[in-house]
Amino acid sequence: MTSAMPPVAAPKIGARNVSKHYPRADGVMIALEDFSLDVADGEFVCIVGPSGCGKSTFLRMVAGLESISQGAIEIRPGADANKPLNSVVFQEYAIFPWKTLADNVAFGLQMRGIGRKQRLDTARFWLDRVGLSKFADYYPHQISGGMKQRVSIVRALANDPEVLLMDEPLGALDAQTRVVIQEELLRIWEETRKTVLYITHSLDEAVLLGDRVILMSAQPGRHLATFRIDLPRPRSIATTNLPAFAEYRAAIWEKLSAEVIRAMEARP
Ligand SMILES: Nc1ncnc2c1ncn2[C@@H]1O[C@H](COP(=O)(O)OP(=O)(O)OP(=O)(O)O)[C@@H](O)[C@H]1O
Repeated sequence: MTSAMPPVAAPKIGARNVSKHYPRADGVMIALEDFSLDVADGEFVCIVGPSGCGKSTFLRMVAGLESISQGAIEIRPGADANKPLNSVVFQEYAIFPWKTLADNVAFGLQMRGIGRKQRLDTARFWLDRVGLSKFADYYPHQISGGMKQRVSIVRALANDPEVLLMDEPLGALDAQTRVVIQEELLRIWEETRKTVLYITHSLDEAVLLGDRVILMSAQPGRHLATFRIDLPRPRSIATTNLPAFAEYRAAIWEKLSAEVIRAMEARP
């Protein structure tokens, strides 16, 4: 474990001394304070922290969906200027109910002016990666929550963004579906080596997926600790049986639980 984060050479995501202030009737609420994070190209970084510590706020700022009060965040562009800098997957399935699954997955490509045949081929490729090619012509109301979230994930990947930003993407799913999609994510990440920033409440998920786990403090969110997860890859659900997995989880929980208790005690 390290408490200071060593700089990453030429980071794909670079966040420097970022703060976020929200106006309140009685003054200003500091959601995030002086938070810095470098994510290397091809790295999978998970962020965990007590509820309300500013994880989603930070991810939304990286995505450009939220203004930055202080500091700066940069996503380094790649060689192909046509590629989007980021795609975001939220907990809520953000798919269009009036479009088929294939058209949902192809939507970002359509927005970029890619021809129908090419975008539908790409959509079918990605639906196949998550076992949904049979359902390409279905509409979202005809499929389960787990299938909808798979569609959201592959829709983001079909855009081939420079970085993939995921905010508790499996949080609404039942435990078994969650495990299945975790394994799919691991497999897809092995193949694509995308740069991923991933927010989760689940320590198991963070340790299973991440190259690094960043622990944030209770509000105002600050960097509390970084855990480098040196578990062998490729990983699968069997990785959770390794003694080292339990050791990582226990070490993170020891720090996180102290922070959760501190946050609870600070509330009125
Ligand atoms: N648009 C907003 N206006 C005012 N306050 C906000 C806004 N968005 C978030 N906040 C506040 O900022 C703080 C951080 O919220 P955020 O959703 O980023 O936390 P989080 O760590 O993602 O929480 P959780 O784990 O519960 O999802 C919270 O106190 C929240 O109430």
